[in-house]
This record gives sequence, structure tokens and C-alpha cells, in this order.
Amino acid sequence: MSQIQSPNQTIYVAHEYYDIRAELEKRPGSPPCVQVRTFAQLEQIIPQAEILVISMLWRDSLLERAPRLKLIQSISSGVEQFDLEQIRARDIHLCNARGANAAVVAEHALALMLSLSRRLYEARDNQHRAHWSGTGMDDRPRLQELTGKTVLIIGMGTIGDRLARICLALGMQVRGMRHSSRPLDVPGVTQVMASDLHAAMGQADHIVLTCPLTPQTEGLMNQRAFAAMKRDACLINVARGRVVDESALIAALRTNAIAGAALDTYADEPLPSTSPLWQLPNLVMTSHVAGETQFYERNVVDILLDNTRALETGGPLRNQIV
Ligand SMILES: NC(=O)c1ccc[n+]([C@@H]2O[C@H](COP(=O)([O-])OP(=O)(O)OC[C@H]3O[C@@H](n4cnc5c(N)ncnc54)[C@H](O)[C@@H]3O)[C@@H](O)[C@H]2O)c1
Ligand SMILES: O=C(O)[C@H](O)CO
Repeated sequence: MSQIQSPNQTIYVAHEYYDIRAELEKRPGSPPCVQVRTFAQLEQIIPQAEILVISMLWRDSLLERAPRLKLIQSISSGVEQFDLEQIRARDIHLCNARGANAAVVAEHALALMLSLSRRLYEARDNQHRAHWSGTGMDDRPRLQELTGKTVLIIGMGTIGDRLARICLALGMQVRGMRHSSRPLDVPGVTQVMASDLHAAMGQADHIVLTCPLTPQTEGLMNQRAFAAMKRDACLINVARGRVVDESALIAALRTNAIAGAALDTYADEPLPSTSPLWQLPNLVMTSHVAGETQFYERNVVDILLDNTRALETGGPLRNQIV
């Protein structure tokens, strides 16, 4: 791997929303920064950029126009939008923002679990029509509590570990899976191996997806997986949309093969208005906002500045993917 010698050079940022430049300006001694917010502007600045901070505006075609690029700092934890082989072949380094939103994504997953078990979505609908739905009324299934329930977390990384600790604190039984068979980091979590995944799915009350989108995880929640789940179990996806086979999920929800689901991410984003997902009564949806937090810029800039310093000193990069 080549050693990068990088002076205190300009940081180029391409993001529509997060104000990384303003956050950098709060940090004494940080490098100068240029931030653009559209792909057209990005195409203008990319030839100058050695350090680029970016997320979903990335297109692999940009590589042809980026002769000076040395480091891509992803603003997101997921990096499926980058062609890792092409980036490696160009001797460019890629680091992700793993950890920047781990706490809040875990909180969002918990919020979705609670929304399903307490059916907060129904309460909100009732509120809008001034309808009182007390205990025993409306012939609805009983509300549930999470305490004592079993959660299966698929993807025991920064988000999964954090969620596991929260679930343990709630008195849940926690089972977790990671890519490798290396023992899990959170005491009290029962490790599930890939060969036992479907059996574990059949024992879980809640399955939470917190893994990256990879060839191994694409379509992980397919018809067979839904068939393995208990009829009163729920699926929560805060990973990536394509980890779930949406057609299989729609069928499972329509036939009550599972009790409910909550999605933050979708195969196609923004979700088209024609998607049948919008109409399902036993589905809670958020619009890929699980990682959103008022601390996002602060947390990303902490990682970014560690990495610009590492470029100067030749030290190890943080969250290095390539
Ligand atoms: N909805 C959102 O807003 C949001 C925000 C942040 C991250 N994410 C998604 O969550 C993913 C995880 O984020 P993280 O920061 O915890 O990443 P991480 O790298 O810390 O953890 C990922 C974990 O998934 C495990 N994993 C990989 N392949 C697996 C497989 N086939 N089966 C089971 N486990 C597998 C890894 O071993 C690792 O433990 C990201 O890649 C991203 O796609 C979504
Ligand atoms: O991967 C992430 O960090 C979030 O999904 C935001 O892109």
C-alpha cells in the first residue's frame, strides 16, 4: 500500500445537506474547505481534489476526472455506492463514517421495535380521527412488551453492538450474528453462526438488520427467511433496502405470515409513490433517516480530522475500507 504524503491541503466536500464546512471552521487549525452541494458543482471541483468528503453524490465515473484524488472520506457508514476495486486500482484510500451514527441508528431501531410492539402507528392514526381505543376495545391483538422477548441482530458491528446493549438493558434475550465466527464483543449476547441462521430466525420475536449490503447479505430476508419466522414476529431493517426481498416481505405482511415490519431503507430510494409498501397496515416506514442526528457533522469531522492528520504523519487511517 502506498504511503500518502499530504500537506495541510484543502478539503473538498460534496454533500447536499450536512454543513461539514461550518463544522470544520469551528475547529482551530483545521484545513481550508470547499463545499459543494450538487453533482454539477462536484464535477467542477473534482479535478482539484486530493481529499474528498462525500456520500450519495458519488458516481464511479468521477474517478476518470480525479487525477489528484488520494483520500475519499465517506460521510456514510455504508459504502456500497463505491467500486472498491477501481478505487484500489487507482491507489486511492477510502474510509467510511462507521460509528458516527451508530448510537442514533441503534436508538432508531429501538424506536421502531417499540412502535411495533406498542402499535404507536395505530395510536397516531386513531388520534387523527379522535378515536379512543382503550384496553379490550376494537377487537385488536394485545399490545406487547419487549422485556423477555428474543431479538436476533444480524450485523454485530458498531450499530448492532450498541443495540444489543440497549436490548440487554431492557431484559431481552439477545442473539447476534456477524460476518466472521470471531466471538462477539458484547457480553451476554448469544452468537449465531451462518449455518444456524434460519433456525435462529424461527426463535426470534424481533429480527433487526444492521449489516452492510454485500453479495452475501443481498436478499438475505427472502421468502425462505420469512417462512422461517414466527407468525407473531417482526422484522426491522435499518441496514440497506436490498438486504430484504421486498416482494417476499410484501407477501409475508399481506398473508400475516409475520406480525409486522418496520423499514428505514428501501431497494429504490426515494421510495416510488407506486410502491405497495406505502399501503400495508402492519408496516411502519421511515425515510432513510435512522442515522440522522444533530451531532452528525461533529462526529463525521472527528473521523475526517483524524484521517487528514494520518495523511500528514503517515499514521494509520481510521475506518479504512481501501
Ligand atoms: N439507515 C441508516 O441511516 C443507516 C445508518 C448507518 C448505517 N447503516 C447501514 O448499517 C450498516 C452497518 O453499519 P455499522 O456502522 O454497524 O457497520 P460495521 O462495519 O461496524 O458493522 C457491520 C457488521 O455487519 C457484519 N456483517 C457483515 N456481513 C454479514 C453477514 N453476511 N451476516 C451477518 N453479519 C454481517 C459485520 O461482521 C459487522 O459486524 C452499514 O453498512 C449501512 O449499510 C444504515
Ligand atoms: O450508511 C449510513 O451511514 C447512512 O445510511 C447514511 O447514508
